[in-house]
Amino acid sequence: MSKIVVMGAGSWGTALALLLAENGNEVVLWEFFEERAKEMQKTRRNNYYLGGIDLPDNITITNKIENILDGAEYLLFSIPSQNLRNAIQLVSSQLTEDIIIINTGKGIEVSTKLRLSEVIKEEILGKYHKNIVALSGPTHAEEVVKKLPTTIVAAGEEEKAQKVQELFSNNYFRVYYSTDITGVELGGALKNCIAIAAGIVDGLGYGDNTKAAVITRGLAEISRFSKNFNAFEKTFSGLAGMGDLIVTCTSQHSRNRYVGEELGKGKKIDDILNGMNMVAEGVPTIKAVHEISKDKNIDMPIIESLYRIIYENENILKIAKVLMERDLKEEFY
Ligand SMILES: NC(=O)C1=CN([C@@H]2O[C@H](COP(=O)(O)OP(=O)(O)OC[C@H]3O[C@@H](n4cnc5c(N)ncnc54)[C@H](O)[C@@H]3O)[C@@H](O)[C@H]2O)C=CC1
Ligand SMILES: O=C(CO)COP(=O)(O)O
Repeated sequence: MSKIVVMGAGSWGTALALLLAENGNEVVLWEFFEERAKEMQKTRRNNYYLGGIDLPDNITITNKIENILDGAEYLLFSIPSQNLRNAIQLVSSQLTEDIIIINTGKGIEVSTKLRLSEVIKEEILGKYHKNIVALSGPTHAEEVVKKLPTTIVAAGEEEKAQKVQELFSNNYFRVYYSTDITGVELGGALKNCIAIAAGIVDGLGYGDNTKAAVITRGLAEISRFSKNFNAFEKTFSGLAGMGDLIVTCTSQHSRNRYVGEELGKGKKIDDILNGMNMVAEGVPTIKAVHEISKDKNIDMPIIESLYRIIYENENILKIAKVLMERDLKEEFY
């Protein structure tokens, strides 16, 4: 039995806390918003995100940070990418070299263009950075809490990634490990952007051919982008690449696909985001990836199109036409 501190009691943090508690661990679930933490303490449920599920006794809910890491073996972050730095700053002074840091968020920090393990590394001043493991794959919280068979990949230094693999695995949650933290993080971050494009296809009422085109050419863009950062090519045919891309582009649960669908139906981005109580990571990540691809001269036509729709308010049908009428080229280049 290990003590695990989970920071972020959104849908994903809560689902993972439930899973870790079921695996026999002592879990401390930290919520940023005091009122929500109080509500969860009172009802022993997370009615804000995952109503109807009782939190077992081996999950302690808190909003307090003092001494939170005392006796902890693992510190897990499940925080929206643009807020992650803030969360790390709250606990970084309590970290010790024997605590494994697990990040489950998916995105790129816009202000620095850093991957999330790089944000963590920066905040802990490079100390213990070998302890950082990224946990990513096709895993909607809504299905994990129903214990539907799910797979995921833990990526980091081999020994640490294997410890995380052991910690989470059970008969409905199967964890693979990888040493390609860069590829796993980029796969998780970029698939959210492509899922917005897939949602636009749904919102416009286009067909299955179009959806398959977006997924496949989206994967080509993700691989092309990631090659510039020395990610392993094979990672993108795996769970954190193709696996997560498929689930996010097709799932009724996906927040990113939903944003795209509403855009395709003609809604304005600000109205869509204001009407949601959950984070759509693809929106800020499109900005970061667009800027990086311009800097590094990487051809990213889908990302470019999304950027123009979301950040420059360009007409979707006009952009779709431009995408289809580009110069013809070889499939793999
Ligand atoms: N929801 C899901 O099914 C999955 C989500 N993810 C990823 O996990 C991350 C979290 O996702 P959700 O749980 O859906 O997010 P969420 O929008 O529900 O927020 C999670 C938590 O972040 C914390 N938070 C919010 N603002 C903060 C701030 N300014 N400073 C510190 N903490 C703050 C709060 O505790 C909040 O409950 C995202 O990066 C998402 O892409 C990954 C896999 C599945
Ligand atoms: O990362 C996820 C599933 O693996 C969640 O995707 P959404 O944020 O689009 O719901």
